[in-house]
Amino acid sequence: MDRIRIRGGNTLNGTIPISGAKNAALPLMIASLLTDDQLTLENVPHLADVEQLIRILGNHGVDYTVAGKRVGQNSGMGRTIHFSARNIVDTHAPYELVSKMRASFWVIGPLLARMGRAKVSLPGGCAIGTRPVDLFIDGLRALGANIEIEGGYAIADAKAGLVGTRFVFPKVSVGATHVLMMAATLAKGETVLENAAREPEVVDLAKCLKAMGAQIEGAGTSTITITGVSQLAGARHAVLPDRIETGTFAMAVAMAGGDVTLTNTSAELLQNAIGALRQAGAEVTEMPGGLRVVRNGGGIQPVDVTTDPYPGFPTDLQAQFMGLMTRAGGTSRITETIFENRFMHVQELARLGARISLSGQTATVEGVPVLKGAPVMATDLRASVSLVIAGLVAEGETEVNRVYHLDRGFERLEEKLTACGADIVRISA
Ligand SMILES: CC(=O)N[C@H]1[C@@H](OP(=O)(O)OP(=O)(O)OC[C@H]2O[C@@H](n3ccc(=O)[nH]c3=O)[C@H](O)[C@@H]2O)O[C@H](CO)[C@@H](O)[C@@H]1O
Ligand SMILES: C=C(OP(=O)(O)O)C(=O)O
Repeated sequence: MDRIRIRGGNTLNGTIPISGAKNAALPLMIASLLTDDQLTLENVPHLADVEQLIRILGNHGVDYTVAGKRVGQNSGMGRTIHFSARNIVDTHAPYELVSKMRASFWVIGPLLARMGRAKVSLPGGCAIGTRPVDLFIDGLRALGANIEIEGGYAIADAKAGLVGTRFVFPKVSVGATHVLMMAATLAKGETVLENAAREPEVVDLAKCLKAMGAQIEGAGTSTITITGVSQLAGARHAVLPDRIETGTFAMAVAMAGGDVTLTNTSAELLQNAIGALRQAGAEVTEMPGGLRVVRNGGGIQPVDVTTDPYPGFPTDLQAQFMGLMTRAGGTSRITETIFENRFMHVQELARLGARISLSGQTATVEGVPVLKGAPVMATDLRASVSLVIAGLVAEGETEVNRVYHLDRGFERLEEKLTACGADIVRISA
């Protein structure tokens, strides 16, 4: 198993190009199941989750060709991949494939809408809570599907086709919004989704579906209206920049100090987190196509944050912000409201000397003047990168084990940080 070794103490200076968003690329790739035409996605990041989803889609009969590869760290956009689901050969998504990744469960929506049936294993993904699928099931049933949960599978059919409905999400869910929006594009009549997720990735998916011929209004607000059409066509769409990767590097600079410009991205996607970073003492300048983050001297100020659905502070940046707060000149409180078990990084940060106590869903972080390098273990995707952020300032050597978690969602992390002066290497097993 690969490890990452960091020698702390270097500031970060330079430019980091941001990749396409994992959490946008995955639903966009799944949307290829909705049409027998070609869907071309640009700016697709090279990540373990993307490769795994390619395998899952391949199992259903989706062909793909990679048309353009990103070469070298500062070259423009990521890969262009053509997906073609001309022949769906199998509507069964088996446990061995789906259990590795949460988003793979989302194939259930397009398969039901286009094929009238699906048998999909209950999903995996980051171990950050129980992560049930009740909202997907209730929503798809509201669209007219029959669904049984049996032997670890959701077995669904809608032989007469899905039918438009009004569905009110009892809780905001990004994944269930993606799935119901995709399913409703081919349902008969109008579907209204209330209390829908407003995440930029939902807007990106809606943009692509509209380019494919779907009729969708209101994506990005809590009410999305979809008028079903009889079929969708191919399209070309560029994956949204990764706002979580952007926020992660911004926090890394705030932690290590220095002056870094993040390109191929947009500050608009993470206003709340940028506000928190400014309060923490980083200078963040928004610019066309990116942002510049500077912290030259001056300490890190303690800032309280509470995670919330978009446009609130993203749960996917909670661990990284906690990493930053371990070195603040005072005490901060970090409250997690989305996932009930997303504090696995606390005990690993403690190995580096962080002082964090947990009470319910709130972590109290007492900033310390010095962190000291130690071996630590990555427990999930964002937790692992919080350890990297802490390692950038820890005295001596920090070794992050189980970096396969990182590879799920960060493209060439060590290369991007090395280019800005960090002392970080991957040690391949
Ligand atoms: C691949 C992807 O895009 N993953 C993101 C997506 O995950 P994901 O789509 O899985 O997250 P959701 O928005 O669905 O989850 C939000 C909350 O709703 C709950 N819930 C969800 C579905 C359901 O049927 N029942 C239910 O109770 C979840 O357990 C959680 O407590 O949004 C999360 C919240 O921004 C992010 O942290 C993940 O990075
Ligand atoms: C939790 C995440 O991913 P997933 O939903 O795929 O587990 C994440 O991207 O931080």
